[in-house]
Amino acid sequence: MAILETRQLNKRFGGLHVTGNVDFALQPGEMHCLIGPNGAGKSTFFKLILGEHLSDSGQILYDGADITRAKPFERIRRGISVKFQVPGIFRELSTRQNLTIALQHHVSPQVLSEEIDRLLEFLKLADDRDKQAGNLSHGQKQWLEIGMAVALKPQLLLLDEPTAGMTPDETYATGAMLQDLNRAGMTVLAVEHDMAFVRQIAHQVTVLHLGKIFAQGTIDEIVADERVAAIYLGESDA
Ligand SMILES: Nc1ncnc2c1ncn2[C@@H]1O[C@H](COP(=O)(O)OP(=O)(O)OP(=O)(O)O)[C@@H](O)[C@H]1O
Repeated sequence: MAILETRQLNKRFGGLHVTGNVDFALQPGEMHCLIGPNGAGKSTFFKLILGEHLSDSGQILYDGADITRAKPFERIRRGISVKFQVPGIFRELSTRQNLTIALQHHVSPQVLSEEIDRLLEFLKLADDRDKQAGNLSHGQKQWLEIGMAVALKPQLLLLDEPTAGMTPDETYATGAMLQDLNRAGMTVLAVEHDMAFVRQIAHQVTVLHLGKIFAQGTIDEIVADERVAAIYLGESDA
């Protein structure tokens, strides 16, 4: 059974059909990337999954339950977590304090410190544990935010352009981190433009175009699909 499924999902903004009859299924343990030209409706689709927008029609199922109208916090409680593009970290606090906030109400005081150290190590932030988060590099801030998103060990992690603005080395390290999380059982759905990253992590790729699923397959199938190349070329003509 799919961990996440949308059935005939629709969202309009005025006359704009931003999500058009989207039937999408994500299998447990999958790493899946969502790509598509600017304005294709990727962010809107994410926000529908998270409950930040409500769909006009259609269904969203998570782990077999209908969450179409569920509040965002209910979806988080069910095991969905998200990392947005803009870091939501506390800039004035240290790296360690940020992770403490993410974890403190969810793990017992006896293991809190150990869990934080483990996360710091995993995020390659151990040497910067006491640095103000606002002074971390761009890539490190993104990792800290990934850490905060995965602190509660969600079943499904959504990432909106996780490697935007990163160097190629940071991008690769981010992919490796996500693969580690995936090996530990986390399902991953990422909106991403960086095709090297998509090639590194994605088992499956979905191309959105004009709010609809335009193509689906492995990265090799997508790259070889001339229709997909054409919609990206269309974008540069615009
Ligand atoms: N709240 C809103 N009200 C009105 N129109 C919106 C709203 N949110 C998004 N749109 C429009 O819906 C379309 C799809 O936007 P969306 O941000 O989902 O695309 P995207 O694929 O994520 O694009 P990008 O890659 O540029 O982030 C765009 O034309 C956008 O202007």
